[in-house]
Amino acid sequence: MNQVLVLNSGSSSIKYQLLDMADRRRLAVGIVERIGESGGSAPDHAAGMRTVLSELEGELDRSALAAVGHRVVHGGDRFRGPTRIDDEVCAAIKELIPLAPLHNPANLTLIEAAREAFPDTPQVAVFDTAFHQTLPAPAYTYAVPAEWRDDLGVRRYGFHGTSHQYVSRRAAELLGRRPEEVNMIVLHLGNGASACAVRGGKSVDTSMGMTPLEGLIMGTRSGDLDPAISAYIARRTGRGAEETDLTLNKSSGLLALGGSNDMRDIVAAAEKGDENARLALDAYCYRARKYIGAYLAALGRIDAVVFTAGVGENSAEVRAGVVAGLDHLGIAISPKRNAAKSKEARYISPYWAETAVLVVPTDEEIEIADQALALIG
Ligand SMILES: Nc1ncnc2c1ncn2[C@@H]1O[C@H](COP(=O)(O)OP(=O)(O)O)[C@@H](O)[C@H]1O
Ligand SMILES: CC(=O)OP(=O)(O)O
Ligand SMILES: [Mg+2]
Repeated sequence: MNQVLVLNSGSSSIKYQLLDMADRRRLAVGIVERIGESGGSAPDHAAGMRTVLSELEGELDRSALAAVGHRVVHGGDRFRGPTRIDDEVCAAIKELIPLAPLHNPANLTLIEAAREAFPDTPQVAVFDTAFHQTLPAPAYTYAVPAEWRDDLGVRRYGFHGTSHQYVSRRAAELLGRRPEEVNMIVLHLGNGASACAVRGGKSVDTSMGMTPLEGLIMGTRSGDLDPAISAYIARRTGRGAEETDLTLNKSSGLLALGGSNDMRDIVAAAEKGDENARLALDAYCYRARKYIGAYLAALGRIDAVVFTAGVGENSAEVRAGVVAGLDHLGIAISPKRNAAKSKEARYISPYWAETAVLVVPTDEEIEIADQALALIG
């Protein structure tokens, strides 16, 4: 019994991995994409899950399956760690749907399908929000009326916690230090993107807020903006709150500024002289740099700045753009180290820099599998 199936469902995709935890080997890896879109391979997440199960046919040995680990995006302030799933936990995840309408319904559909497919296997939820439950009140509090905070759950929760947790631990290893000894700023730059201030292995601030919309510029999400903009757009155009929310989540960010949500397209176009793409790239890097400044102030002292996820791991241009001009703070990169292609965790700062700048590939799936196994013992 040493296999774990990890299901990581986004709003329009299901990523899965079957892992043999005895030797930490991937037995199967796959993705069902563009769920619900025309031309996509599955009309909804339930159908997507049937595709996953049929793809796993042959690889999956039910008698060896110790657990199914689920990524669940929103755990509110109720879930502080990995949690064995039962009817009550499902009900709680359902209650949190208003806080994560694009993510939690998909997570629940997968949980239900997996409970049905593997009724005798423990199912474990690993929440994006859990790692950020250590945020102190001044960091998670929005300055809004008590009724919003007390009755409606309005506060900063933070996301990508599983990635920030895994990456910050790996970064400490690379530094040759114990996690309790180091302060760092982790930049998870994927399709969604967030920054996290980590003090002694614990999250003390993060850029995503009540929902995954706040903070950095992302593929299709605006990140930070003046909260008055929604009402202004409503007054000027008659568009309702739902439509504006969808626009800010799905049609903003790099896509709105530079014409593509894929950073590879943006960098290529910017290098060819496309001014919109140049602005998208510069605004993206500038926003991330501002968060480095803010979290440096929050942490007081940092040992490392760490880049991870699709953009952070692969784009030397973005990494260089983000830390540009921070030499006076002891944060700099070596152009040669930054340009080197590698899939390994590595230093990209020059030998003389006071602060390490690292690239650490994230692995949310192995972290979910480890946490699931640790929980069920
Ligand atoms: N070589 C690269 N240069 C720039 N961006 C890249 C590169 N490779 C991948 N990416 C970016 O990584 C993003 C996906 O990151 P990932 O962490 O896999 O996202 P998610 O888990 O949210 O789907 C893509 O949108 C793409 O823009
Ligand atoms: C929570 C979140 O933003 O996740 P993703 O980056 O996978 O969209
Ligand atoms: Mg991701």
